[in-house]
Amino acid sequence: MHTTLTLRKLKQERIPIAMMTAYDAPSAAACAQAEMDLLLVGDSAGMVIHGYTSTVPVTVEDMILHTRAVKRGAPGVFTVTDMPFLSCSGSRNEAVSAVRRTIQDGGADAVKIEGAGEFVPLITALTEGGVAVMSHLGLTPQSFAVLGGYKVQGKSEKSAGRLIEDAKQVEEAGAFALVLECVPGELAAYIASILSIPVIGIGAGSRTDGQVLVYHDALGIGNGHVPSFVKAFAHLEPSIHTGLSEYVKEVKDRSFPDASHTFTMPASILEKVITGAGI
Ligand SMILES: Nc1nc(=O)c2c([nH]1)NC[C@@H]1CN(c3ccc(C(=O)N[C@@H](CCC(=O)O)C(=O)O)cc3)CN21
Ligand SMILES: CC(C)C(=O)C(=O)O
Ligand SMILES: [Mg+2]
Repeated sequence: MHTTLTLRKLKQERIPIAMMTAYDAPSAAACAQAEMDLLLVGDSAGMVIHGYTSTVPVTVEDMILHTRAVKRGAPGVFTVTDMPFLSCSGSRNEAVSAVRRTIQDGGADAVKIEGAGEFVPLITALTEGGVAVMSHLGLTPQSFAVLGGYKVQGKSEKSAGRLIEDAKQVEEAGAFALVLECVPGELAAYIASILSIPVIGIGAGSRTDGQVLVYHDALGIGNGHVPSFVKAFAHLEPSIHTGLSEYVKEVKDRSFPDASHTFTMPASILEKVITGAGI
């Protein structure tokens, strides 16, 4: 299993880090088999699994349940769990309690926190307390209402400058890695070049220290709107539709189950049961 140190070593050796979201045991096990470096129990689960239209309704309890399933499926893969909407914005005690539950009850190896600013002192405190914290900057989906949509971030001089300063601050605060979402490739490459910690991109071009994608997006399992930065490395949706339609058809025409999927009993016993001889 990776550690914050071996991940940093991958950056130094210019070996790209492969990260994928996982929300359940079988998908986590499949990622482990593919030698995924890192798993992310993303709050995107709210949209991909639970059918919400944003990540805002997701709770710490939801994240704990998903994290437990993921760790059972892939106990040997370093797993980062998202701290959901507002779970780290109240008092320091509330934030630490939410992080503690995610790690102790969920079994997460690290947590991911969206944003810099007010979260910078929290990242410092958590790191000093022994928690590995991954930061998430650029498009931070929990701030959908403030950002006005899932838009590319850091395109103007002002917002690019702020992003660079935020990235330096979270590294200084002790974050062991940074996710940069939906930022111009040139800017992400620059930020990766000035930080010592690994920068994992999503919609941030090819010159970051690693990539992360949502499991269902990467495997072509449809979930409505798919961001334009997504590449589907398999196309499972058509297979799912074909399989489910075939099941319905075979149930309706009674071709399923056939003899090979049916248990039998000795005719002599059946005879006794039906005639009531055994009662
Ligand atoms: N299935 C899925 N994949 C994701 O990557 C993902 C989620 N869900 N849910 C949580 C967030 C939301 N994300 C999103 C959603 C939409 C765009 C999107 O459509 N962006 C536009 C940018 C348009 C612009 O500013 O020019 C795009 O064209 O990609 C980006 C990230 C990323 N996360
Ligand atoms: C898209 C990644 C970075 C994420 O935060 C999530 O899946 O929730
Ligand atoms: Mg997330």
